[in-house]
Amino acid sequence: MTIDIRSMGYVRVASTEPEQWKVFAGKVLGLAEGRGPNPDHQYWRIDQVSARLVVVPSDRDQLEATGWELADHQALQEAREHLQKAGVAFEEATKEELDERRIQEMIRFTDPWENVFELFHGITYEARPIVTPYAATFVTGDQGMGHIVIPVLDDVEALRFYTDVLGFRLRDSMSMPGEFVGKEPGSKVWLRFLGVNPRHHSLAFLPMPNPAKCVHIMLEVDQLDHVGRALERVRKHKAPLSATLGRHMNDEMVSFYVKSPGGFDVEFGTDGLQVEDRSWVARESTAVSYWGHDFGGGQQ
Ligand SMILES: Cc1ccc(O)c(O)c1CC[C@@H]1C(=O)CC[C@]2(C)C(=O)CC[C@@H]12
Ligand SMILES: [Fe+2]
Repeated sequence: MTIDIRSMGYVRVASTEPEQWKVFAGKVLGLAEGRGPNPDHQYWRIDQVSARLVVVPSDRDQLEATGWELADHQALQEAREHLQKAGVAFEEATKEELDERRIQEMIRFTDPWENVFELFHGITYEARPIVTPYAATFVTGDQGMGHIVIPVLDDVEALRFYTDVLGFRLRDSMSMPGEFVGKEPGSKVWLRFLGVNPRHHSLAFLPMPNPAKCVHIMLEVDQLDHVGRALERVRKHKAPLSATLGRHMNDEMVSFYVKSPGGFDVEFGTDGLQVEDRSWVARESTAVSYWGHDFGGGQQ
């Protein structure tokens, strides 16, 4: 038995620059403004769910938490029992935390590198259809909000923790030279791409410290034209492009990366691969991308 996470549900970001986030989320990414209980927080929608990205004013810029959706109370109860057996300490959400997130039940724990995981069920969804500012449709549903890449310090222990303890399935791997992350020359470190639903990966990790506690989050739209339009808005608002347009090998997604006011990147893509656990076999990709995704010299 393990934990039955169904998808990435929400992302919460602590920000010293909420006004910059307003422009970035609304005008650059084209997310829809939602409403929520705290007038100081920004609640951003990409689908029926009341809030997928929440920006919380703070004295630091850091990923606050990622919310992972479970089916119901029974599934969350089994998760509690599983975490207990695995020796992972967790806490119960307070009434205020549940109201803020508009969810029915939630527990919180950290992985061994202080990444905050919230497991929840019962999120609210809106009657009013979503209308995004630039008419993009985001790909969510059973694939969840998108994916996130988080920093870890030990790629071996991270793979064990996320698969054995949290129930993620390994979908792809990619090695990098250890020098890249300050390890001895000739050594290898692993990036692992893990999934819980048809989305090729919902969680990936990079074995390198990161002050934002997030390497990037990825949002997917249903048409290449919406990626192209978003790229034009990146230029218009002079948001820093972190990587040029490209197509990844492992999930075949066509995307670009833009730096958010939080210091981490947002990957904005389309045409991501969907997989089935019953037929999928984990692989090792030999490059980041088939073409594009210039993380260094991409001139703006
Ligand atoms: C390799 C890859 C496959 C699918 C993805 O969705 C995806 O984001 C990546 C790239 C992961 C990663 C990154 O985001 C930060 C910069 C990284 C570490 C590199 O320099 C190579 C791989 C990159
Ligand atoms: Fe990504």
